[in-house]
Amino acid sequence: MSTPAATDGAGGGTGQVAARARGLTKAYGTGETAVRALDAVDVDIARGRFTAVMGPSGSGKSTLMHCLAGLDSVSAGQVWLGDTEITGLKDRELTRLRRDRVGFMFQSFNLLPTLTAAENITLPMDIAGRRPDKAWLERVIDTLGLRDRLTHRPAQLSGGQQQRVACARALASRPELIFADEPTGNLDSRAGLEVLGFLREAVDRLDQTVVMVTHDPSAAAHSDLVLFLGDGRIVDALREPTADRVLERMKRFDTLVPEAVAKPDGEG
Ligand SMILES: Nc1ncnc2c1ncn2[C@@H]1O[C@H](COP(=O)(O)OP(=O)(O)OP(=O)(O)O)[C@@H](O)[C@H]1O
Repeated sequence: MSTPAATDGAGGGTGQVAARARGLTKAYGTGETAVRALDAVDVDIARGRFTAVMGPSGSGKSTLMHCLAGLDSVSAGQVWLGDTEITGLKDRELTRLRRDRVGFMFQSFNLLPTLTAAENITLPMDIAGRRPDKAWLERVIDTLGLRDRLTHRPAQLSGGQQQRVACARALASRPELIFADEPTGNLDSRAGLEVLGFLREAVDRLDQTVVMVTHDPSAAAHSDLVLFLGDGRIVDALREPTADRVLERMKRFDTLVPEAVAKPDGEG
């Protein structure tokens, strides 16, 4: 299924595409043990929107994110970040592109314990030898409510605050696209809600583009569009999601599994 970008519906997106894939296929291994993690996926990620990716375990969510972010090579098909085709780029070009144009947030915050919050936020830019845009950085810090935590080290911050620092770090270079892999996975529900609220604000107030992989229907409900993956394909999309509608859609995957198991000869 080809998914139109979330260019209509709620919010004020520009209608442009931040990332795009055509015929994106990723296989692991060869012969009988080969796994087709992604099977000819066509997808458009709308700029200035919050897109969630859901699906059963093993459906290809992380693989899709890694291929779109240039963290993993593809077996076939093409991927673009903005107007740049990233499939076919050399490793060094890809590293630079990721560094300059993509932000990442992971379940584990990956903050350096010896650095302050402020130092952690600007670390990727410091490594790249880039000067942060000061006005932008101030805005990110205020939007995320980190102003009075800047001199604290990670151990002096709560889990939610640490994830907010990780969020600010992803936003600091004003990337074209932010990929978040289960960003609330290690947080209690209140801190998780807070981080989702900040990602939402990053899209609404700072005009950022976010793609988030999640297992949690109420987390997905903060997005503008949920893409559902099943067996390496995009099998459905839900605009302006609510947790209930996402949950309903996810339940249909559960009912499909016993059916497949009930057909040992592999038909259907
Ligand atoms: N490095 C690898 N080598 C072999 N198979 C892999 C590798 N990475 C992923 N796979 C397989 O590809 C398929 C998709 O994996 P992926 O991690 O993208 O799924 P996912 O939807 O993110 O799963 P989960 O929700 O459990 O994290 C799975 O069948 C997985 O076993």
